[in-house]
Amino acid sequence: MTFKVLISDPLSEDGIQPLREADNIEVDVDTKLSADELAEKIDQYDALLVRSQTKVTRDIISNAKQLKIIGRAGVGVDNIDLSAATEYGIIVVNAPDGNTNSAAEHTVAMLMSLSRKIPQAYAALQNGKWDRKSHVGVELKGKTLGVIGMGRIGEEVATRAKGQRMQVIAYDPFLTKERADKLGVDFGSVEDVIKAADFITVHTPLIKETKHMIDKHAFAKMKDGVRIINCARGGIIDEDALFDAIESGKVAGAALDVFEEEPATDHRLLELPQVIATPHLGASTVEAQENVAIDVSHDVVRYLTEDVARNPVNLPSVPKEVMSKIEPYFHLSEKLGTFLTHVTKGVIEEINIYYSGDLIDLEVAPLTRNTIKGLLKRHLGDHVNDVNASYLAEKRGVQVNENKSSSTKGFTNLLTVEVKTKEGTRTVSGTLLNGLGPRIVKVDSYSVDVIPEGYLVFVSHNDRPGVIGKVGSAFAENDINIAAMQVGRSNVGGDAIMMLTVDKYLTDEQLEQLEQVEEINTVTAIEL
Ligand SMILES: NC(=O)C1=CN([C@@H]2O[C@H](COP(=O)(O)OP(=O)(O)OC[C@H]3O[C@@H](n4cnc5c(N)ncnc54)[C@H](O)[C@@H]3O)[C@@H](O)[C@H]2O)C=CC1
Ligand SMILES: O=C(O)C(=O)COP(=O)(O)O
Repeated sequence: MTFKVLISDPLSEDGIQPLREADNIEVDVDTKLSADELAEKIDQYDALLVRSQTKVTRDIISNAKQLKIIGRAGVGVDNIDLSAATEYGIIVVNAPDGNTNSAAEHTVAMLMSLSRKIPQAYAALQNGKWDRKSHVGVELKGKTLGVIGMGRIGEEVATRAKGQRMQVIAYDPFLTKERADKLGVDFGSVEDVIKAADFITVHTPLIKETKHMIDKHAFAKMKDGVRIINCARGGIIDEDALFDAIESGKVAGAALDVFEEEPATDHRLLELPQVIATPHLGASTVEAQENVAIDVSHDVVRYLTEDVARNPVNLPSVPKEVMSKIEPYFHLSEKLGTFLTHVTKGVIEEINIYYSGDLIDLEVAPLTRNTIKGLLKRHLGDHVNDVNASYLAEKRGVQVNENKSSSTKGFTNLLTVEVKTKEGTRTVSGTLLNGLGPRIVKVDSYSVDVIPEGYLVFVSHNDRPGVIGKVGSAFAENDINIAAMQVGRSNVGGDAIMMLTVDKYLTDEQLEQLEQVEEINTVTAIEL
């Protein structure tokens, strides 16, 4: 099978070599597509690679019938409709590490250009003006830099600012005292930071919580003559409030690499002499572009060929060592889910998954997603995958509970799935037998030993002498070959079950015929 990849923003040619070199991947590069053209073309592709320019909207995603993965060669994914991607089962991956240094260096370049008015002085000189008076700067030494967002880039900027002998005060919801101490920075609330700083730089993602977090109220609390830097995302700072704060003299200057609307060639902030700007160049170094393109290309190849991704954005990433421990249970977890879809009557309202034995210490979220996938796929179709399984369950109001249980029932590992509907509760348990592979070991209260594979028939009947013979004859009369058979009963003469492995999926007619046997209550055909 050949996968088609579309690259719709300029990516480093050296960086995309992993894609070019993959045997089963065909690469198209078209960086001039309009939104409509992309929406029309996208249904031919298995993967889409972008930077920040292409807006991957719901409209485009809904047309992307074969799309499996969107790769962002960079950090910010605010140009991609993540909810739509998740809903359609498309994984989004980014390249979070490759441009950290580049963006941090650009921020420092902006900090220094801002403090020394280098762009303004250069522009004046180009216009033939030897103007030293208007371009007197301020020093960084001894000043306080406020860093909002101490992730990869914020931390690098803070470290470099200390090299300029600045004091650093930072805020990040995940910044602990230990880390702040180790980095030699002060820390406090957003308010503490903006009140104390002479220069403020933001390094958060653009999300609901950070949109316009620097607004007119924030500016009012700042020191007079503060300078602002934004090399993260337009929209973290309210541009109208920034404009007013500069005009009023509260803010002495601003250095902007990013804007709420890009490209921003005709922006009123650019008319202010206190504002210096670059056209979203934070990640634009040869090194960073190669790094991010390599990282994202590898992830696209990995996902298309092995179904694993290192930097998923809309799916929690699972470390390799954890993955290798839980991978053997993937098949079992999905099959238990699929088994239950056949025997459950009514609309699923609740799914309870119990992990015990060896599973108790593992990170089991991927197994939970896999079980849900098994439970939903038969009715919702093949588009259900790891990416959208939990979303689809939640959207249908299905409550999913993940539990760790110490009860192993004698197995070294045990995975039990319980499904509740208005019509009752069904439970199935499975285990991974050392050297023998997965087994279903319990259905409701009945112990069995069945390989969860192929075509099964689940018979509920009354425990009477001769019933097995009758069922066997009924199967023979209906030309159904039995490969294996298991019987379980609750008590002598009471309710009982049979699990048969057969060669073909039973037709409705065959099921009806089998139900004619007096002792049989229900017969269910199962395909795993
Ligand atoms: N101008 C450019 O070309 C580039 C821009 N960026 C942008 O820079 C930003 C930071 O990137 P990274 O450091 O790689 O991301 P990161 O994920 O490592 O760091 C972001 C930090 O922001 C923190 N944060 C989240 N909400 C916050 C809040 N309300 N207040 C304070 N902190 C908050 C997070 O806890 C996290 O530590 C992103 O917006 C990214 O898109 C990244 C690379 C290049
Ligand atoms: O990585 C990021 O978040 C960036 O903003 C870089 O954007 P770009 O890939 O240069 O369009």
